[in-house]
Amino acid sequence: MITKIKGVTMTEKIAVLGAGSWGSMLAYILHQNGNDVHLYARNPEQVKEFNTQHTNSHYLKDFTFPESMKATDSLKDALDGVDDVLFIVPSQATRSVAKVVNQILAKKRIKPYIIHGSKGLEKGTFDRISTVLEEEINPENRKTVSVISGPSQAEGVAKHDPTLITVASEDMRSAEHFQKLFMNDYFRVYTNNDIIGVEFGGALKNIIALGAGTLYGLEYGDNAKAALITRGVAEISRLGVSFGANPLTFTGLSGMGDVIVTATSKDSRNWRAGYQLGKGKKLDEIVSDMGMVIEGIATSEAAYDLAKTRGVEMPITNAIHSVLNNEETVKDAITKLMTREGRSEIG
Ligand SMILES: NC(=O)C1=CN([C@@H]2O[C@H](COP(=O)(O)OP(=O)(O)OC[C@H]3O[C@@H](n4cnc5c(N)ncnc54)[C@H](OP(=O)(O)O)[C@@H]3O)[C@@H](O)[C@H]2O)C=CC1
Ligand SMILES: O=C(CO)COP(=O)(O)O
Repeated sequence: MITKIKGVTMTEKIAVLGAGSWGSMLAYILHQNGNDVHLYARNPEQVKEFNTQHTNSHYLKDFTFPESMKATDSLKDALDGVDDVLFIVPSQATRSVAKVVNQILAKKRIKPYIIHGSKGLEKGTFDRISTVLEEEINPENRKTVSVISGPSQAEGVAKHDPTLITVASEDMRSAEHFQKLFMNDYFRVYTNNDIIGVEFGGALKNIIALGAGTLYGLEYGDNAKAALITRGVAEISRLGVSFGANPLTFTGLSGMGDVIVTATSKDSRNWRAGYQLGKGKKLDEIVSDMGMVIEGIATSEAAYDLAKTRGVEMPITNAIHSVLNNEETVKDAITKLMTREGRSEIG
């Protein structure tokens, strides 16, 4: 039973596209808040398990969903009469899903609000995910595009660990709309109009989390972890600010907050991948054994290229990128970082 919060009275029809750990958990929150949730998974076996056993065992261990929650493997059915669409597939898959959604929305003649919770940059285009959605879903088939992002491991939310998160949109009324839909007594939602900063923070922290796990696997200590987190946020904000983001966003939930959780939590897929890398496991084996998206890998490619194109200094991202690509060892990368020319901390 959740305690209702003042001003939170909305109930809507919402399609949640993607039933991985985060998609199914966000769908659960929306369902608990009294909304009519249409959860879409492309795998019929997963849908059958969800609808009969009320579990999503591959993605969320030891969690049982309410019997009243249902999933579907029909994207068309999931989008039937919806007020809102939440995209929550891996960043690199968003464009292909959005293309199909655009066609379905056009036929249905509905115009929902769009939101996503994916944390990555698209390889090749370097696009933020809201840009991908704006490009692929025609304005006549949608309202605004927003993002939900912040320190929120699905496993923690499943235990109702008090979780604080941000919804960002250029249109504050859209951000407030989603704030009302998601907020409850264990999931507190803030708004922000800096969608650029919020998306860059969420995407790029995954690279830092990979680095933090690697350091832990190699038995580096807390000083190294604090250094990585702090200077990681500095370079994330440098890139974001070059695109017009508000520097303060990077001190908030979707910036420092999300770096802290993913660079320290053993629930994080990125941290766990880094840890295994530090222990000497090969990256392709890590990816296939994880069976869940490790966003930092693809995003490190995009961020590396983007920083180069943009002329923004991102030494930690570059170091992690070169380790992931077997261009240097972690120890060599650290030596290189530590022996860079001295400089001023700020600016
Ligand atoms: N897990 C978490 O705690 C959090 C994750 N996020 C972000 O949320 C996003 C999703 O992450 P998460 O839920 O962890 O990922 P998972 O790997 O757990 O799940 C991904 C889901 O997307 C589906 N999917 C993948 N490709 C496609 C496609 N082409 N078409 C349709 N469905 C597809 C998968 O389906 P299938 O099983 O069929 O492959 C699966 O249901 C990521 O960007 C992540 O950074 C954000 C906050 C917290
Ligand atoms: O973004 C997350 C928590 O805020 C989840 O991170 P992982 O994908 O590394 O598990």
